[in-house]
Amino acid sequence: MPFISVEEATHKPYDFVVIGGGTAGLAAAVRLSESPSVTVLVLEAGRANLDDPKINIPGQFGATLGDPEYDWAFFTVKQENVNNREMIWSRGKGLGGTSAMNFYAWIKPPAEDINAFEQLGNPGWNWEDFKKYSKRSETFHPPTEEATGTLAHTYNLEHRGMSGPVQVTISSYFHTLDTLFKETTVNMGLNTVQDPYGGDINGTWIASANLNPKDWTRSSSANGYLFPNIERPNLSVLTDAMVSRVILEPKEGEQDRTVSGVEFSYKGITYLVKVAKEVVLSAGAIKSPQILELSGIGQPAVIAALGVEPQINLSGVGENVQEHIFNTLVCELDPATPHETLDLLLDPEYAVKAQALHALGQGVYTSSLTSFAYFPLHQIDFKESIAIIDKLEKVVDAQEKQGVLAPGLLEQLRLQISILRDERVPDCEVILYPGAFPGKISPELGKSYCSLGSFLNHPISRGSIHAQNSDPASHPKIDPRYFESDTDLEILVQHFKFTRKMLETEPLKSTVLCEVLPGPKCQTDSQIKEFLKKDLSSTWHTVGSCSMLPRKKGGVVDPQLKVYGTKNLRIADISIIPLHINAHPQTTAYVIGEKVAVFIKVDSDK
Ligand SMILES: Cc1cc2nc3c(=O)[nH]c(=O)nc-3n(C[C@H](O)[C@H](O)[C@H](O)COP(=O)(O)OP(=O)(O)OC[C@H]3O[C@@H](n4cnc5c(N)ncnc54)[C@H](O)[C@@H]3O)c2cc1C
Repeated sequence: MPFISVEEATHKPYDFVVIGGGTAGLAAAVRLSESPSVTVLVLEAGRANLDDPKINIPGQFGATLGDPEYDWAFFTVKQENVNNREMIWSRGKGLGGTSAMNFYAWIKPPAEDINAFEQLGNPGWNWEDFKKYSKRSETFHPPTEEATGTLAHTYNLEHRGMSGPVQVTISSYFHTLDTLFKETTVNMGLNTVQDPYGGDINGTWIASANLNPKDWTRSSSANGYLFPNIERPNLSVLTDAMVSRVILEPKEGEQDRTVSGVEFSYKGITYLVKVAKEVVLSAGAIKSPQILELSGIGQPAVIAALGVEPQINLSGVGENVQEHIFNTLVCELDPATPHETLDLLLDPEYAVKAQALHALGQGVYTSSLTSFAYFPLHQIDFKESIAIIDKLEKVVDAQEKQGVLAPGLLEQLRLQISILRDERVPDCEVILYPGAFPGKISPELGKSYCSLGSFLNHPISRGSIHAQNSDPASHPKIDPRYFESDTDLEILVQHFKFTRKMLETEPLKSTVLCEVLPGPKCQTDSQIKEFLKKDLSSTWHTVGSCSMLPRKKGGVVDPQLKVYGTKNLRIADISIIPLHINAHPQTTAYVIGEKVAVFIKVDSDK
């Protein structure tokens, strides 16, 4: 009987309280409740959003973006290196969290990016371990013969989970542009990857999606993990419950502190739920640091400025923020070579027909994003890439001499430089969106477009996220400090040039009528830089704000995800990722949720 009233949520202590019913949070809660002898309560600030077609029907990318019923719609502070823009950071609100709003790309990171976690001081966080937990979270449904006939999709079942909660498959609907993308990227020298789920994603390949092939609907943490276990008597969920802070027991000597309860508001009234064993904070990379600070955990000066009494001094809370960013190139397609793109959904008649087809498991409403390519920076322009990396290394050397880098950052940057120098490890990502990417241009009815996104996935710039007042409902101050490091902009310029070259390469070339964004007038490096700043978007993949690192190196949690200085507070969301990964992060969020439950079980069995 998981959906409970606020009275039921507060009348007794729970063994485990999970703050945030999102991607990692629900994975953790459901795994913890596998043991019938413990009680688990999930507090989620948003609504339940059950069976909502706006969430569950694919093909309508971005349908919930900016809608306060589904989206926290955070904003950054003005970004001085990006024309002073205040940029929107969407995040899912409601059960499922961001897994209920994302764009379905089911991607596992390159092995080297996960091994980097271990190299930074986190024993046990390596690719072999990641693979095990990631398999546990998915059920892969191999594509139908029809799908493999349309676009060759190869896979290796050894690397796929076959009985996990999230349903994963290859979309049955392929866009004709997908074939052109694949052939064009191969013609530009990229590898064809046979299986991108075994730790090597370097090349061009077809991605799986978190789609349930039974009815071609979204598979999220809500309908994957939670709903099938909805009848568990020991698992309770309260929605519309906005957590403000955790309550720490008074300090006793030098001992680590115990969390005794969680404070939250429900319909304007403040409540407290008592905790018997542990709290798992899974409010996402933007709200988790805010909740820590409102609880008195973080930098004493930041906390005192909120009017809150500092309790645990942790300099890393809200620091080391890293964000994926991207630019989009949009072109209009030649009507002589017709493609059924997502732009057709602008026509209400077409959209109605597509809905009817979805009910039959066909048409664009069954589609996901399919075409992905990852490659090292060297592959764009060897000489330029070496120049960019050498320049970065000189800057880092100077910063080391001046002693201006935050604790632990030097080690991260040295590792990033070695990854950039490694000719096997991909740094860049390009994807195809079969249509005008939402919000980028005003598409004209009757025309078809193709968008190519260039992603910067190993950013050098570091930002911060901090509470700005004592109101838990107000958004924290988000400052990613985009392009604080010139390297990020320089890499994106190279990346843009590579992506643009795709339009000059067959077979894509023959189907492109003209470039719409940025258009032919944008040619010189300085014009390209201006375009990149104007067009830049967040990819909504923030990490690092509660980094898993040694405490002296700015760490907030240890390798078992326990917050330093506490006995029973862990964090399970992507805020703990210490160094960004070259992959869309939902698979990693699930791994984090799976792992925290195991850490807790192991500790309770001691
Ligand atoms: C538009 C968009 C598209 C994306 N597309 C992809 C994609 O295609 N593939 C991919 O891999 N990744 C994608 N991502 C990113 C990915 O989905 C997320 O990184 C991942 O789901 C984050 O998981 P999480 O557990 O860290 O946080 P979340 O899933 O965001 O969970 C946090 C939860 O905590 C709740 N919460 C927050 N504050 C409180 C509070 N005070 N009290 C109670 N509850 C609270 C939130 O409502 C939410 O439910 C996308 C993200 C966005 C925004």
